[in-house]
Amino acid sequence: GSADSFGKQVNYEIIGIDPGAGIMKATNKAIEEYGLSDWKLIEGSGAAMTATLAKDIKAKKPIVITGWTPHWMFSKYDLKYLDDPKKVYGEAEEIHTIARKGLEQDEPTAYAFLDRFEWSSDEMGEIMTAIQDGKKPEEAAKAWADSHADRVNEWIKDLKPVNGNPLKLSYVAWDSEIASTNLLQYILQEKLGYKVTALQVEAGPMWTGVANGDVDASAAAWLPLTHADYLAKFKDQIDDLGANMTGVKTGLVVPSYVDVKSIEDLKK
Ligand SMILES: C[SH](C)CC(=O)O
Repeated sequence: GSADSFGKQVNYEIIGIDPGAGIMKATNKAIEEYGLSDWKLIEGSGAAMTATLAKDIKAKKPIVITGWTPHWMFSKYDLKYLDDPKKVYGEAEEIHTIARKGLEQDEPTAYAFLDRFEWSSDEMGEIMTAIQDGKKPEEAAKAWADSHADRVNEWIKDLKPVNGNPLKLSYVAWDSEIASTNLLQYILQEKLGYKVTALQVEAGPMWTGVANGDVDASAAAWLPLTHADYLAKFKDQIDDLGANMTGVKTGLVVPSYVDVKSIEDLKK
């Protein structure tokens, strides 16, 4: 008989990540808007998703995941985004840095640095790849900062270091934000004199912590679309310091050996 449809081959499962991630809400919307009524979105984590991806690619098995750029998986594997003609995953997204109200007055040095911080997906990719190659995140961040002193100096030029002031960052365990948060922690500590605590939390608490002032800042806000709901809820309770990275993207991703081109093809 005819080969099983792609959906049947993957048991109609899209391998997702942590339930609070914006990409999960977008994927539930895609399931609805593209009429993928047979499909289920599997919740888990970034780490579980990449482990399943590795296993299935090793076995050359079909799989579809919630994916995003920048991510080390695109340099490790031959992957492609499924076309999204209904633009459910938006256009070009950005990763923003958000800060609690009052941080500018309380910690002008940290605020100015966080406001200036902006880098490229290639630069982030160097840290993500080093972590994938076995470096601890804090080691990979230190190595990157030490070998990119020019970039670090742009961000800290003329700023007055402090003497051990406490500072709290929050982030979600997405490989991209593990990289950026460890870099921010390294620079804030080693160059600007802060005592930094980096809290790894779910996406919701990442936003609520900054909004209620328990956390000073986060570099993990994906906007304008991915975290639109969180921003709508907290926009008057946070300072949006703008993009720390532009041209990022989320969507459904398959290994290139999967003969599917668009999200619409999942309906078959
Ligand atoms: C998975 S992306 C890093 C962020 C998000 O989906 O909330």
